[in-house]
Amino acid sequence: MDFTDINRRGVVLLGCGKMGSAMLAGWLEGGLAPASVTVIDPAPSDWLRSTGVVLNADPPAAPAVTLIAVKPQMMGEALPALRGLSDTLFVTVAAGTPIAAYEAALGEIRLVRAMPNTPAAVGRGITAIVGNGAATAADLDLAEGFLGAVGEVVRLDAEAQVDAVTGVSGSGPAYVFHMIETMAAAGEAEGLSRELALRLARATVAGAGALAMTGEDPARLRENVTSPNGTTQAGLEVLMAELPDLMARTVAAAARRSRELAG
Ligand SMILES: NC(=O)C1=CN([C@@H]2O[C@H](COP(=O)(O)OP(=O)(O)OC[C@H]3O[C@@H](n4cnc5c(N)ncnc54)[C@H](OP(=O)(O)O)[C@@H]3O)[C@@H](O)[C@H]2O)C=CC1
Ligand SMILES: O=C(O)[C@@H]1CCC=N1
Repeated sequence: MDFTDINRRGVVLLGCGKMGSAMLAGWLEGGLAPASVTVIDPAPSDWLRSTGVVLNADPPAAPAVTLIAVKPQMMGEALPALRGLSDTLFVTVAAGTPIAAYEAALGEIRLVRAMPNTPAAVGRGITAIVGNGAATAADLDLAEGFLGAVGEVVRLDAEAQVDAVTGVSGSGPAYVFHMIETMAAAGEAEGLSRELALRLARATVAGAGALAMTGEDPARLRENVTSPNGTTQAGLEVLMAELPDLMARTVAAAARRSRELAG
């Protein structure tokens, strides 16, 4: 991503907690100039203070991108701070909050609704995007380039898909982290030290993830581990009796909550 124009016009970031920080870390690493970023957040973290971004000052009138990363529950209180901005592309990462809510609060805006995830902090996120009626092809290209600086970007056909995306990839890192936690606990229960079990679980998930990213069918990759009547088969017989239904209910619950947050 070439940040030249963005660095010249500036970026405004409304809310810089876990997700905002994850993305900002990736952008700063990729060449976004700290002095071009104005962050509006009531309690900036020590990390944020250390970056050199501009904190809680009046934002530039026409920043290239205005990123909204507050909780959906705070949206009504937070959005008025952006009312003075013009000629900016709004990008929101909030779960639930529909495009119509931003249009109602901010008027005629160009908006991209995005659903990222926290691996953006290490440049390995995936973000799904969809534009509002006023967003142009150039706006979507800008959003894709900007968000693509911290991982992959996929474009959605319709806003209605965001709830399912949130259930799979927005919330998904937490499912995987919980799998690491539970694999490590199981290893400990089998007699390993906590440190060794965690090291094994972490590296196994990271290595399997890297292998999955080769594009090989995950079912084939699973079969490659599974010797007939071997250890993996014994383990999978337990896991596969439970996981498909459990994962379906997990993703459905997250997607349902996303729809609820829309109000
Ligand atoms: N965390 C994740 O993995 C993902 C989160 N998201 C979305 O990102 C958004 C932020 O989530 P997350 O980063 O986890 O939440 P956080 O609570 O960590 O971050 C929100 C930030 O906004 C600040 N804030 C609160 N009120 C205001 C206000 N009026 N004006 C400006 N800033 C304000 C909060 O400050 P304070 O803490 O002091 O209240 C906090 O620093 C949410 O909408 C969420 O749905 C999307 C994808 C993934
Ligand atoms: O838990 C949440 O609501 C946010 C949205 C996706 C990930 N975290």
